[in-house]
Amino acid sequence: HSNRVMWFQDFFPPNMCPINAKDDTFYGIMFDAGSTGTRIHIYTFVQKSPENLLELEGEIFESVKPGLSAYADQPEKEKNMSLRLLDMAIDAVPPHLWKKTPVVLKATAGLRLLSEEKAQALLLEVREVFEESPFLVPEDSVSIMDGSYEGILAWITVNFLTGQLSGQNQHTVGTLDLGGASTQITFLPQFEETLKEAPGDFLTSFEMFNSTYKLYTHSYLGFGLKAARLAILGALNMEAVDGQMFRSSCLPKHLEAEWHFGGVKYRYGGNKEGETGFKPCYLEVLKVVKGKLHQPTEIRGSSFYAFSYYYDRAVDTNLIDYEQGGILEVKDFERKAKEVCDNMERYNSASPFLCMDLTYITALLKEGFGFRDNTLLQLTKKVNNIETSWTLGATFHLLQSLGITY
Ligand SMILES: Nc1ccn([C@@H]2O[C@H](COP(=O)(O)OP(=O)(O)O)[C@@H](O)[C@H]2O)c(=O)n1
Ligand SMILES: [Ca+2]
Repeated sequence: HSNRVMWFQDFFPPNMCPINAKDDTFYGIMFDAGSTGTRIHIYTFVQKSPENLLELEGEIFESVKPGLSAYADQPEKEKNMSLRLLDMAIDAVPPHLWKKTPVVLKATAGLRLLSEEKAQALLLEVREVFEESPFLVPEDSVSIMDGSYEGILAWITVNFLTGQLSGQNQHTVGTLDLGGASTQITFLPQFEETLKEAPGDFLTSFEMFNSTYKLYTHSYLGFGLKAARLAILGALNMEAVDGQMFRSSCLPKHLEAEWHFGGVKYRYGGNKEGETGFKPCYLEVLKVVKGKLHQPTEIRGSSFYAFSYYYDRAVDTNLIDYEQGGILEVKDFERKAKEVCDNMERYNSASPFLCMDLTYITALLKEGFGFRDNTLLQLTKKVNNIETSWTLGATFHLLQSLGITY
């Protein structure tokens, strides 16, 4: 209990502090089972009346690694992890509200890539933990989320947090999410042409806060940063990798190492004999990206919010500050990719994949989505201290569907 008081008082002046809880305060617990980690988000909301937009008072956030899919062959071990995270919610939510507080887990691309049987076994373990908790467990509380929702809900989160979903002048911003196993692009089309040229399943109508938004969104499975590494190495979707060595010009020449992803062990290394550096690497990466993604013309000149691995790699290479984030142009990623790839020995210590990752991000933005060199990217991890994640949008949607909010 004392922890919770401290946490809130860090963010709110005492007279606003939700500890002096009013009747209109409520909570929502959302788990994000991503391909590289599992996270819990405990949100506190206030809604003064049906006419008012829901107010978000705060978020408690914690994450653990590795992701759920790493337990594919030992689902019972997963239990400890969900229990540990759920304990945080027990501490954070006042006991008299436990029964009214919904808890939900949504898994993303890591589980989409597993076999149905393994994925369901993992989800079952989590469901058991939830059922034994004192919280409200809605029907279908543990599931794999559809990729189109992942993009839409992240878009809702960012535009809610930046104040674009309330009031008259809504200037919404598009969002780019680069996960471990999949990547999402979402925006509100301004041009009729975009609606006409988009593949049918890239357009989704979505109702939230009494407005209907017709969004362009798509989740590309296998185009997350880590899945892309495997694709570039030629190791994606290989059933048996039996100690095979995968080499790339995007890796340090003399490197030989092992890497675990999605419960599989891969051996990889540099082009001992052949070329290394940005040019050969870019050509390798292009094979994975070119012609594989839909390019909506209207986004070429616009600006986007970008987070997850876009953010992490920009931080790793000092393009932005970890706390502040920042605004970059697409060409900043290219400049950095060249710098890292053509001086690989120097950057080796950070991550052997840094050159490959930056080159992939560059190619994904330019050749994949078709952005211009000078397209602006607003790199953001938090807005007003709240994580820019699909989880907030998902919690709004959940509360709405349970009739807890309007
Ligand atoms: N709340 C969160 C969740 C993930 N992430 C980032 O998202 C990336 C990993 O994506 P993920 O594990 O969710 O993978 P997917 O299942 O989305 O493909 C890493 O760069 C994380 O740092 C984040 O920045 N904030
Ligand atoms: Ca994610």
